Amino acid sequence: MLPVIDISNLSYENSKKLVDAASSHGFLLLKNHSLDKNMTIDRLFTISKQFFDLSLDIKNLFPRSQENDGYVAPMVEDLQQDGTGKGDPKEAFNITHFNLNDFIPHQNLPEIYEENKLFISSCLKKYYSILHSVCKMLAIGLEVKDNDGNPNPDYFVNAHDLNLKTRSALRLLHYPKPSKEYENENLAGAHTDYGSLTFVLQRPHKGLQIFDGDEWVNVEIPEQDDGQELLIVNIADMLSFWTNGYLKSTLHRVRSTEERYSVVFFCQPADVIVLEPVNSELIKNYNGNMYYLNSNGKPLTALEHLFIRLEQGYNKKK
Ligand SMILES: O=C(O)CCC(=O)C(=O)O
Ligand SMILES: [Fe+2]
Repeated sequence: MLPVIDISNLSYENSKKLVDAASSHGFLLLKNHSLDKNMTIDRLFTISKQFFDLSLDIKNLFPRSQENDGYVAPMVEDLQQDGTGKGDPKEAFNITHFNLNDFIPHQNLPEIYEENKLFISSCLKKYYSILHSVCKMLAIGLEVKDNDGNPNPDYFVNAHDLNLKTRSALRLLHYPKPSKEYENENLAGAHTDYGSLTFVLQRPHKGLQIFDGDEWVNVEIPEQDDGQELLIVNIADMLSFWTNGYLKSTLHRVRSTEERYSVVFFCQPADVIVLEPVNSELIKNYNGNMYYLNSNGKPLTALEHLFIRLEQGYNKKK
């Protein structure tokens, strides 16, 4: 089972535990986050189902734009990173244009999301507070320093500065019950995520699988005595670049024999952030080779990497 980390405890010891989990598995489970099961998580899934229950014609009135917002119909996206995929049979709705002052989405939204705009905004705000806590713990656990050699626990928080343009996205996903021939196929192809961190909630609590280096293992979510729902979090590519591969952006996929819904929040640093290794003794002494350069010989920016990966996911079949 994946390590469970309490994110209300920002001590050095607990931050180290989080870093160890992020470095060995790339996936972990968070407890004591601010997403309440009954009031928030269940409601997100209810709204999501109401949207996906609409006809394809209506959903297609909000097609995904170049800016990555809107509806993605089944088989349009192909997450399988090694190029062997046939397209993912899932459908999705991306909410990406929100203002980081009030977290209100500013994009053309179907009625059901429009009606719940303030609720969605409150969820986005909560996701950002969780993101900032995890960012802080990672910088504490990695002992990131500023240029003068002083501890810089806000390094990753600042990279997600609320005043800079970003592309973080709340993604509602629906995996229709697969036909017989898809029961042992990927419903979301094997891939790593593009941003900094990803938070995942799923109904039922299964279907997500991660590659542990040898085999595919199910992400199990243990029930909690106090009724809270653990939040899955995974390290995505950019944190791996920032740490020269010390934090693992782990391959994962979705397989299921039944209908499935997930709610995924993809965190992106600000567009302009440069993805080069952070100032940390641990990272300097780590013999990775994870970050790469653009055609001008410079480390990639967050925006460049995101657009390279989105292009791969949507424009494979040519
Ligand atoms: O549906 C899920 O649980 C995860 C999907 C996923 O990995 C993704 O969209 O990047
Ligand atoms: Fe993913």
